[in-house]
Amino acid sequence: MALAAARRLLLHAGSRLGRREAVDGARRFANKRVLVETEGPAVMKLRNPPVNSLSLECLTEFTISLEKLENDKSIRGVILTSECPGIFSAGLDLLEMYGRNPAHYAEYWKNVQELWLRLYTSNMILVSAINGASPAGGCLLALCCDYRVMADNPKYTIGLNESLLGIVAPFWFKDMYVNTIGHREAERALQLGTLFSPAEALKVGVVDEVVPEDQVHSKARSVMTKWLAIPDHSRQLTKNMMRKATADNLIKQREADIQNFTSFISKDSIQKSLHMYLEKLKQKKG
Ligand SMILES: CCCCCCCCCC/C=C/CC(=O)SCCNC(=O)CCNC(=O)[C@H](O)C(C)(C)COP(=O)(O)OP(=O)(O)OC[C@H]1O[C@@H](n2cnc3c(N)ncnc32)[C@H](O)[C@@H]1OP(=O)(O)O
Repeated sequence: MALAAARRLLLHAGSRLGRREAVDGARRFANKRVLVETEGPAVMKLRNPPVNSLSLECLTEFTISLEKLENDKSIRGVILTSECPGIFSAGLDLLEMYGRNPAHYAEYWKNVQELWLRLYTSNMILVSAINGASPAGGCLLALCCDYRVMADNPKYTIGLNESLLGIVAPFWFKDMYVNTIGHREAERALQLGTLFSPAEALKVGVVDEVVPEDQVHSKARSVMTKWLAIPDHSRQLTKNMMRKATADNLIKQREADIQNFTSFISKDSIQKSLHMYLEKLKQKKG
């Protein structure tokens, strides 16, 4: 209920902002954590500092922004990137999965599923300009895209590292990984929780291209231009043919997946693992 109300408020605020900024001549709209520019190729920038973690609020704003773009028939493609220096996205917000109650976990997971389904099955062309670290849910966002360009900086890593946290990537994360890099590579990378450097990610196929850091955005734009030259109807039908079975696999068991997540994440042993991981992140500083 609370989330539905927040969603209505955000949609309302979003459209107000959209109108005001359009009058200023800059075609863009923004929520607090997501900025969307629609001048030229549309660009969606995550800005949830310090690490673009996907909190419930951030997920909601992201989903709403995507919905607005999908509803604008003049927009055929979106570049997904980050405004936080050195970070694409740190993935799901660990604080949404730690020390909360089952109802919260269920609500959070429903929103994770919702964003994934929208992104993965989007009719728009999605290109990610990966300009920073992209572990776990950050990698998931990138994997939803039709093409991934990553900055050539060995400090940035990408991959589904869930097993390093003592948690398990859900079957639909796994399915998408398999679709992208093949069964053997996915099996190994998932068990080891591998975080790939840009060069390794390119080699294994997690990303499609690695370019110097200052060229990530221009490359993403030129990729978008190429993809925009393809007729929408044939490209969309082809995308749907490639992705539908994977999305349907989750759609037919959404409720069971929410139940699985809620009972898994509520376990004492899993909460303990998350606690240790969060402590490790804190100690990194000291
Ligand atoms: C068999 C049954 C199966 C059932 C299904 C169960 C399914 C469960 C699966 C759940 C899926 C989860 C997917 C995820 O996405 S989990 C999140 C994984 N993310 C990570 O591991 C990233 C962790 N973060 C980092 O590695 C680094 O922070 C960074 C992104 C490389 C950036 O490093 P940097 O040095 O710049 O910054 P700091 O590390 O100092 O971080 C700054 C502060 O941000 C906090 N932080 C970092 N990441 C997160 C996060 N993901 N969520 C929340 N908060 C985060 C960090 O603690 C610092 O906070 P502080 O300033 O308060 O200390």
